[in-house]
Amino acid sequence: MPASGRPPGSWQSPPGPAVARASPPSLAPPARALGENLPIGVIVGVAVAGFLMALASLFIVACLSDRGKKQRPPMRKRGTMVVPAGAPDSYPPSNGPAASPSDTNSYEFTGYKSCFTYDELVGITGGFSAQNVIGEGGFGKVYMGSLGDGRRVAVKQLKVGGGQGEKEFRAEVDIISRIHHRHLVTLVGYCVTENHRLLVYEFVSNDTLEHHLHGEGLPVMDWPKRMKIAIGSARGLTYLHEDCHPRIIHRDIKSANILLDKAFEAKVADFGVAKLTNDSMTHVSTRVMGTFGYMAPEYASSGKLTDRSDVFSFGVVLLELITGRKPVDSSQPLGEESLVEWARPLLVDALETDDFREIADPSLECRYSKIEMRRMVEAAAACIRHSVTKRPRMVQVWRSLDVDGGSTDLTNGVKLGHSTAYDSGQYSADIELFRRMGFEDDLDTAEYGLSDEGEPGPGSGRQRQQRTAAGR
Ligand SMILES: Nc1ncnc2c1ncn2[C@@H]1O[C@H](COP(=O)(O)OP(=O)(O)OP(=O)(O)O)[C@@H](O)[C@H]1O
Repeated sequence: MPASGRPPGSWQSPPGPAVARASPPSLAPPARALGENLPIGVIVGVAVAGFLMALASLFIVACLSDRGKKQRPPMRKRGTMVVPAGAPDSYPPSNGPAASPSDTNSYEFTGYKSCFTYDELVGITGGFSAQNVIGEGGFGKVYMGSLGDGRRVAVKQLKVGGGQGEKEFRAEVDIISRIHHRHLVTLVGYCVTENHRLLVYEFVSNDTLEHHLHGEGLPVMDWPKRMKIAIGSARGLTYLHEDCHPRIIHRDIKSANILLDKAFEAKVADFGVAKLTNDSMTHVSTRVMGTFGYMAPEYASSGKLTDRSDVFSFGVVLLELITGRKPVDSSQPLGEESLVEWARPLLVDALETDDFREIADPSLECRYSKIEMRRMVEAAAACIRHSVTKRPRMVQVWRSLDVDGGSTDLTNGVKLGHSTAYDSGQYSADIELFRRMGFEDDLDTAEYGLSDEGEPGPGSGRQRQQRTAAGR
């Protein structure tokens, strides 16, 4: 039997006092159990006070966290974009041409259209401050702003009671909201209140074609850029005329309405005067709007509007690219103030002689592709015909300019290709149609396509030579 006097394997609780006695002696004073020698009332009081303090702490923490939540800007979900209401903190400095997101992908605003509150737009434009004004048009000022995620926008504040009424405003919103194309400025959102009407566009970072062509002290815009802009804006307009349902007539095509990104990619802007047209309608009679110097004669005189009015205006833009002149320039000698009237006979001469020196912008110093110059001159001559029916369609103009099937990307020199799925057979057929419908026919008129009705005439010098050579 063991010393404990129990059989082996049987459980026995450790003898407490025996263990304590076996411990080494401690130098610390012996611990006294909590409450030892304290009256029971004190113990209960302390416990209740502790409980109350814990409750109070919990309450304070809850209040603070709620306040923190309220101080953060409320997030409003818009489709897939979350836009903080008022984002002045993220507003970028207005003094630098930082790369715009729209430079890299003009589609990224797609799906983000939204109805903004006026306060939100106050927030993103720094309270519509003067330093954020980026331009001013006939209808009001344009401000730069920044959305919560840093993307820049152009906020166009329309004068209430100005030229554009609420009806036009809503029509513009309705039109633009349907449009998505790399060569058209995208509408991001809008705001309508009793006293305010605003449109929010993607910000296009490199100013307008007008600025680059006619601005003071700027480097000469080289020919490849001009060609690229002509092709891009023709493509954008073609989209409005041909691919939108119902079709859209812009009505105010001008170089100030062609915005450029950093890569000189053109984006047609300002659909404030655009109207929807039905396919069944041949024209939309409406009050005359547009810009002097660009307006088609029939539109200016009668308000008769067709897609060929845009074609005429686009012809004036092409003339600006070719000549570097403004559509109306009062500093020019008497009789030469109007670009169209000055250029008409020169276009004929240039095409007859294949010599473009008189018509080409002197600041280009003959640095252009003659083939491309010829294409642009032919297109301009056809676009500004008096006869509405003899003007080409925008799709024809675009294809005649982009005849190689793709514009040269100035940034890396690669061909971009047509952005729509026309096969090469269709493309050749269209070019042929273009020749038959437009330019070649007009070579048989006295004025190279500039006569009103296109009556048969003696024809151009080049055509006369060809006919003579062919024995006709
Ligand atoms: N989306 C945009 N991105 C960058 N700048 C813009 C944008 N929209 C307009 N701007 C700038 O604001 C200026 C004024 O634009 P707006 O469209 O109001 O007038 P406009 O087209 O020159 O004239 P109007 O509207 O009278 O025909 C433009 O010339 C351009 O410099």
